[in-house]
Amino acid sequence: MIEATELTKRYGGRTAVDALTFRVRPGRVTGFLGPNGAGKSTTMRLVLGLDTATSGTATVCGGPYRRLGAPLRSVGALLDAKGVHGGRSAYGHLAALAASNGIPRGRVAEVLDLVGLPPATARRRTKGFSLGMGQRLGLAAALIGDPEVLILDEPVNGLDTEGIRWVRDLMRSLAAEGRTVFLSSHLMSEMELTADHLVVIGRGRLLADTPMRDFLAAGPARAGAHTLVRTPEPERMRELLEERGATVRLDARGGWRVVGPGASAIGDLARDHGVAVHELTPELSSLEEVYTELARSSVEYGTGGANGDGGAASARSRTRTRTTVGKGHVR
Ligand SMILES: Nc1ncnc2c1ncn2[C@@H]1O[C@H](COP(=O)(O)OP(=O)(O)OP(=O)(O)O)[C@@H](O)[C@H]1O
Repeated sequence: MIEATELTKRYGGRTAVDALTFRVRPGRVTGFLGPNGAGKSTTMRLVLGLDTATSGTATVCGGPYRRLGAPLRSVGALLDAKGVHGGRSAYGHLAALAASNGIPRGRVAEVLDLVGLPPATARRRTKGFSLGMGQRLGLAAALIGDPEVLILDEPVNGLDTEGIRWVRDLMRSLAAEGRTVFLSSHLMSEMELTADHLVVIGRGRLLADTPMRDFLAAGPARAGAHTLVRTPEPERMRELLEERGATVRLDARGGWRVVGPGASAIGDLARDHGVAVHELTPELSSLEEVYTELARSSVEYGTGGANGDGGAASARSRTRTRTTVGKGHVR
């Protein structure tokens, strides 16, 4: 479990993390979303004790990271895959980590195998590693202590399609084992497939803390939720729908993409007017569509924060932001 309570970090006049309160629970993958500069890396660094909070607290496995007895055995992190001494081999890097954390040396070969770094590659200096290889080494380092909690900043950065799918399966299996998995990514389609739960921030402030399913279902109509309608009488159907205020567009796959009435209302309408319907499919918004809409509206309504004004705009915007609702909802 990771817990942030009123976590705040200011750098001079800039508020990077603004009174963030959320919990990342075990047994599921929690995605951490936010635009560039939203404060994701800073939050992760605060949780990992790599930076000190201005106010508020961050705990992991029940206490502050710095108080963990054998940190790598409790928490595995990947923040910057390039943070490895280039003159060392991958094997040497992992062996040093193991030795300094009381982890048996045999675990090095295990994690190298787990992340798909062959022994010959592992003996080479990391200086010549590709981004993807460096990323696999970073994941090996995060996993070496068989930790209960994983904190990963952009773990699929630089990986090819096969690598991305591999990280997805790995994250899901680690969560299924009951571990806490917290990861950030800008790849929305990938996050949609990987995460069960989302924590979304904007300008350092919490925008949503909600199951993925609910986040997608709560997407406003203009974020992409629609019903796909196929009928042998398209013009008649369109007429009926538009008379009732629906927005009707041609879908790229053929048929009408209808925004407004839901599938059951469209079905009833067709029946009442004797129009045949061959397909009626409600389609949820994609994560990218809902997220983009949320980010847009949060800017419109102002979440304030990381703007270099010492948080004054943040304080102002708090009074302007739409009604915020409790945990488990989109704010
Ligand atoms: N050490 C620092 N000194 C000063 N400002 C910082 C420092 N670290 C982060 N910031 C600022 O804090 C804000 C949040 O940055 P952070 O890197 O946490 O965002 P992020 O959400 O991880 O962004 P990205 O998606 O681009 O990685 C930014 O405005 C950034 O410039």
